[in-house]
Amino acid sequence: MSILTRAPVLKPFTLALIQLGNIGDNKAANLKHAREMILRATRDHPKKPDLVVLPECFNSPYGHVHFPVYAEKIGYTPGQAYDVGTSESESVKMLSEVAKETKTWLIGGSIPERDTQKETYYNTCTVYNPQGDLVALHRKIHLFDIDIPGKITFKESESLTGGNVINMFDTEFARIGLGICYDVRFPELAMIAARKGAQVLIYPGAFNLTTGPLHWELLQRARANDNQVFVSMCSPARDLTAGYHAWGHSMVVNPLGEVIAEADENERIIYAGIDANILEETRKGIPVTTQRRFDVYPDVSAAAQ
Ligand SMILES: O=C(O)CCC(=O)C(=O)O
Repeated sequence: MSILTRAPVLKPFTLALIQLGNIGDNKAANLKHAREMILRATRDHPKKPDLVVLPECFNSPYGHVHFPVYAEKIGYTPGQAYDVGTSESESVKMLSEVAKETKTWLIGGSIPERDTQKETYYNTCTVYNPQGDLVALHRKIHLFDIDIPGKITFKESESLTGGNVINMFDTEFARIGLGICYDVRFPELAMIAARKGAQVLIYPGAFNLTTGPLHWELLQRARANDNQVFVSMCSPARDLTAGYHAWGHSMVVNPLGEVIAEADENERIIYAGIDANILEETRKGIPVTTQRRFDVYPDVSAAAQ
């Protein structure tokens, strides 16, 4: 867990999701396009967003064969200062610079990360404050290994290792819990982050044309309703010429479980006003957060200590 202090009070803020298109095999072009879209997201809205989010795997094609090829060494240690200036990661440098330039919090989707000491690879999300500091890093915990015959077989564990830390970070407007894509299927992760004070859970993701229509919205609404928090997933745009066909439909769900913003499948920037009152009213009206019977399920309680 990366923070232990009392959560900041949730304040209203504007969230922008960039459903990035044109993610091809040229990493420099992917980074350039992502940067342009971040600039656009922060300029093209009457209310400048406070937090901008990119999708999963925004700098490389999605697939286990691509991860080692595109992986970058980041070398971040939680709780220790990180010097972006000497970083070996070109993606970290770009994200840091654009966060600073736009003076905006930025969740940099995810990129393949190489750990040179262990020779392992991770699917990694990095987070920047408006000064451009790298302030949090989440390695996808649950790897996307599925096999639905005739539909989709995917095995991230062929090249990736799963992370083993639940990560959150604090801004001046919220405590934000992090996950990546398949992580959303595991209610334990969301529950623990929410019980640790996260009011907003954000998952860069890239569901597909089989599980997207089935579960993309359902899972976000379920996690939001279970925990009475805001939940958001940011996808790449759908590209039927790519090896992996993303579902799109980047989305924001409120603590009542209502979808308050949704993209279609094309490249889009969507915005949502995060209304702090809704969280309070939901928890007051349906007070499950204070009605839990941890005396009956003490193991669950212990997990979130
Ligand atoms: O859970 C799913 O159906 C899709 C997950 C996924 O695409 C991922 O983890 O990258």
